[in-house]
Amino acid sequence: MRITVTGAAGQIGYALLFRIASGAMFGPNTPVSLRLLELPQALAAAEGVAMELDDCAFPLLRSIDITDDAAEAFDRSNVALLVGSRPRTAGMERADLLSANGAIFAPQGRAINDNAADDVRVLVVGNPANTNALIASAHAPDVPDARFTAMTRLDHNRAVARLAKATDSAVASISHLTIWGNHSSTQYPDLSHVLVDGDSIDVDREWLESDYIPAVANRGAAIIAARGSSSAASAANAAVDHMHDWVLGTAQDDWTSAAITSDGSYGVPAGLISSFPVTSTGGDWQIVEGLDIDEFSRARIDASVAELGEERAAVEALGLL
Ligand SMILES: NC(=O)c1ccc[n+]([C@@H]2O[C@H](COP(=O)([O-])OP(=O)(O)OC[C@H]3O[C@@H](n4cnc5c(N)ncnc54)[C@H](O)[C@@H]3O)[C@@H](O)[C@H]2O)c1
Ligand SMILES: O=C(O)C[C@H](O)C(=O)O
Repeated sequence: MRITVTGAAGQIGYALLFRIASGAMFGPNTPVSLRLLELPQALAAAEGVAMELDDCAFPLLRSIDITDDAAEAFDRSNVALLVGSRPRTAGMERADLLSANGAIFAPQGRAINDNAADDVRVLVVGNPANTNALIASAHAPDVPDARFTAMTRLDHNRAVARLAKATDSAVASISHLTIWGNHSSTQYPDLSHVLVDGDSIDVDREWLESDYIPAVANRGAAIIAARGSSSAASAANAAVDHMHDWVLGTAQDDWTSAAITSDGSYGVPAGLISSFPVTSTGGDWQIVEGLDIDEFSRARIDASVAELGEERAAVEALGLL
């Protein structure tokens, strides 16, 4: 498996590469070759990470290549993990952020289109993840839209862990939870279909609205406040989970959450990259269809999807789509 990681010398890269090389992403029988894409000024740091990877003597790790050239980095890639992006800095407007990221994700989309393997699967982690994925996909016309995804698995995992604590149950006993919409504070963690140990639960509306939903949706900001920098190990872990489930399949009798290109399901405009309840079989994500969406959920899904629509309009106006 040829795996390209962008932003490889960053915080998430440092947590992610060792998990991939250990076999956590694709299992103990799949050798991996890593391609690290970095900015020229971070190549030396990437070399240091590669030295540490060597020093782990991972049996599955076949090779490590480091480059600042996207065509080289994505050459025959089966998996592209787009982590490097331009973070928001003080005083930066959303349009500035989208424009700065357009300058990264448009060329990377083209490089994937022109160089990656026919089966390439792309996960965008770098924020704003959904819209960065949309930009990359728009610049890769020969790669099916279904191969471009954005990460909401960290939100999903956070939501599962918080519910497990609130219900005093094991993480493994929670199933059928969904993150809808954007990987932002408008996301909607939906407990309507959740089962705990196979049984549905009564959810207190006041707790849901004033505690649970805002805590999950703002967890990223809480980590930044506590750690002084954004989630790294948990983000890397979520990327491992996302790719593992995409390629090897989701657990039976459950679903997970991933941001994938909408086919119009659940009223999400076709073409937006939005988080849905999904399963994966045969290496393809499928949206779980036919769920009842009550009025409470409808309003929250619509609000997050409206934000995605605004981001799409903003990047369209910038000529990035
Ligand atoms: N989707 C999620 O759930 C989630 C969770 C946590 C963090 N994030 C996002 O992930 C991104 C990375 O986070 P981090 O903590 O690793 O940041 P970081 O600043 O530690 O590392 C980013 C790295 O990307 C590199 N980079 C920047 N532009 C690049 C380009 N064009 N090509 C290649 N490399 C490039 C930088 O040199 C840097 O080494 C951020 O946008 C962060 O907001 C997303
Ligand atoms: O919230 C952030 O800005 C960082 C990241 O997207 C996260 O969810 O931890």
